[in-house]
Amino acid sequence: MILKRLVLHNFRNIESTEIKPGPGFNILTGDNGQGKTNILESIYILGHFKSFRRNRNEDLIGVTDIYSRVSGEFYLGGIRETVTLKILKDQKEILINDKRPLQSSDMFGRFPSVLFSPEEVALPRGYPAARRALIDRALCQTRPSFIDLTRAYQRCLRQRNILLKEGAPVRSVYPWTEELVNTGAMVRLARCQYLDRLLPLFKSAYREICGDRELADIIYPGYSTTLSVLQENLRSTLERETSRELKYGTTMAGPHRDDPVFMLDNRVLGIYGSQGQQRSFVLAFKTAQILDLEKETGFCPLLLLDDMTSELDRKRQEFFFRFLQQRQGQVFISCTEHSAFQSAGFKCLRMFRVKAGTICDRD
Ligand SMILES: Nc1ncnc2c1ncn2[C@@H]1O[C@H](COP(=O)(O)OP(=O)(O)OP(=O)(O)O)[C@@H](O)[C@H]1O
Repeated sequence: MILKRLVLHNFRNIESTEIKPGPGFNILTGDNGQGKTNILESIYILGHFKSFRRNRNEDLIGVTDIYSRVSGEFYLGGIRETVTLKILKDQKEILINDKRPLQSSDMFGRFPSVLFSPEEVALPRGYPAARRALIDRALCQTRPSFIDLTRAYQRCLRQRNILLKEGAPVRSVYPWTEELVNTGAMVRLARCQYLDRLLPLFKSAYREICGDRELADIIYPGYSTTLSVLQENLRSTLERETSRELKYGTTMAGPHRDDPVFMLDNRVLGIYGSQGQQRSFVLAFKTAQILDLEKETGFCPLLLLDDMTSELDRKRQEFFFRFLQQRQGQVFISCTEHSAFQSAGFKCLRMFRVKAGTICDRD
């Protein structure tokens, strides 16, 4: 899949621009704070319908208008598809091929992209929510219905929490508990099934990056790929937590509180791992995600690499660039120094210069 045209209006510091990327490596260079990440973010939004940064619509809107607009023109096997997002303060209007999408499957997984950003390098050490999001965002690219499932779960969780907070009698909480058990177990099942598919690719990518020395793994708490087992587990945990739930007025267990643990040689990476090992871990995850998407969709996703040169040492960069060259997909890289890419001998290299929100071809 190739993004042939990107049009932005009032998107963060980019007033108005049109970019025609090349089919291979597109390098965005410029000083700090000029708008390079903003461009990668806009491409990411075309496929994920939300940002990878703090997710408030108003942050995405620049100062010259009350809304921003991001449009992309994609080609896959000669077929043209368009997607446009008009971002207002309290809503996003989405058009795919000039029509409003009716369901998640019309949107998600259609223009897939995989991002590697400096923020993600801190994931192994960060909050569980960020690790869950890493898995969920990857998962919904190949299984759009997962979005509907998590929404149903969140709706149920909200209702149940309202009742618990009000101190409602157990019998009125009960129907929501059953609903939570069913949808919660399905969310866990989808995550476990995804990890089942991803982990062999991930482990072998990690070995390739670091040599055969270390064994990387992701342990999902209460892992199972049997729905009834997951339902039973969640039901009995909630039963055990009843008194604490009544005391604190909130749901104490479920996929919204799970902590997927990133492990290296049977130790918790976030505690014991070096910076380099944590970077390799995230890099291996992304590599596996790309391979999985390729297998599931039949084409290479767009790859968005934000300021990667600052995060990866030469050895890891070389691994990843070699891997990307083999994919023959479209790649967008933001960096402050373009010379490294010129000398790397990439095929299909296109350079852009970004300065104060304006973008032009670099000669
Ligand atoms: N809603 C907004 N309206 C106007 N300008 C914004 C908005 N949000 C961010 N900016 C501006 O965008 C710029 C940051 O852009 P971006 O994050 O893309 O920088 P960058 O070129 O990737 O820099 P770095 O190399 O430091 O990562 C800043 O100047 C910031 O003030």
